[in-house]
Amino acid sequence: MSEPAIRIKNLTKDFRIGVRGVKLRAVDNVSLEIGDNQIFGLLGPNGCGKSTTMKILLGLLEPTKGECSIYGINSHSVKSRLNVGFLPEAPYFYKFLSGRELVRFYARVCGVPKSEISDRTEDVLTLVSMQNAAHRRVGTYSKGMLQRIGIAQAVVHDPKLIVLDEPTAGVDPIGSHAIAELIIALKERGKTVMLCSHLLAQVEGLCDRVAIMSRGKLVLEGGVDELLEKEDQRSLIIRDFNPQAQAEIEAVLAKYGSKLDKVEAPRISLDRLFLENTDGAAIGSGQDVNDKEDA
Ligand SMILES: Nc1ncnc2c1ncn2[C@@H]1O[C@H](COP(=O)(O)OP(=O)(O)OP(=O)(O)O)[C@@H](O)[C@H]1O
Repeated sequence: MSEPAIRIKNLTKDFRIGVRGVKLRAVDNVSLEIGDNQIFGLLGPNGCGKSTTMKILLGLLEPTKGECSIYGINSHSVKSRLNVGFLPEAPYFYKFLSGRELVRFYARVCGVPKSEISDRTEDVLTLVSMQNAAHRRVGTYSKGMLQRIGIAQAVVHDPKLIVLDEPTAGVDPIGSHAIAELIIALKERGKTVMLCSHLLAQVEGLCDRVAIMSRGKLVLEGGVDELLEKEDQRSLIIRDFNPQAQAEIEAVLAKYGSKLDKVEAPRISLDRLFLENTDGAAIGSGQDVNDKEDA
C-alpha cells in the first residue's frame, strides 16, 4: 500500500513562555493523514496551532511528543524535505534580486540539476503568470506578486507536496482568485497541496478535505462535500420562475412527504461581482501613463 503524503501521529508541542517558563500546549495530541494528490485545508482561529503543526511537519521545530512523516519518511530526516515545497506565512525574499534571479537561486539551493535550471525557472514563472514581471526587482513587487513568486520558488524543484501557509493573506480578490487557480493547476499536475487559510469561502471551493483545529486539538476532519451537505435537503434552480406555479409545486412535494422550505433568487458572490467588474486585471498591471502628459 502506498504511503500517505502526510502522516501526523499523536503530535504534541509544548512551549515554555515567560521568565517563569510556564508551559503552553500549542498542539495537543493531533493525529491526521493526508492522501496523495489532494488539496487539504488546515483551518482554525488565530493561535490554534496550525503553523506549529506545519513547522514540526517540515522539521523546523521538534515535537514534544508524537511524530510526523512525509511520504513515509520521518520529518526528522532531511530526506523527507526533498519532496516538499514551502511558502511560509510571511516570507522574506532578498529584495535586490529580480524575480527570475530569486527563482533560479532557490532552484540551485534545492538541487535542481544545472542543465535544467533555466527551463524549470521559465516553466514555474509561466505557471504563476510572472514571466512579464520576472525581470523586475522583488523589492518593487506588490503583495500578490510576492505570493506568486513565493509559490514559484516553492515548486521550482518539482516537489510532490506543497505546503502553503496563508497563500492569499493580504491579496486582493483578483490575485486571490489567480492563486486559487494556481493551486488547482498544481493538483492537476499530480501534486498534493496542504494549505492554511482564513478565507473560508475560498477553502470551501478549493479543498477536497479539511481539518479544523481549536486550542491545539483537532476537532473535525473530513471531505468538504460530506461535511457541508445537508443530507435531507436539495435545491432546485428554476429558470423563468412563475410564482403561480409555486402552489402546484408544493402540492406535488406534499404528495411525496416533502416540504418546500424556502423560495429565493440565487445570488452570485461578491467575489464574482468584483472579478467581473475589474476585468480580472493582470497582476502588477498598472495603468499606462504617457510621460509626455506630465511634461
Ligand atoms: N516559538 C514560540 N514560543 C512560544 N509560544 C509559541 C511559539 N510559537 C507559537 N507559540 C504559541 O503557540 C500557539 C499556537 O501558535 P501557532 O502560530 O501555531 O498558531 P496558528 O494557528 O498558526 O495561528 P495564526 O492563524 O495566527 O497564524 C500560540 O498561542 C502561540 O503564541
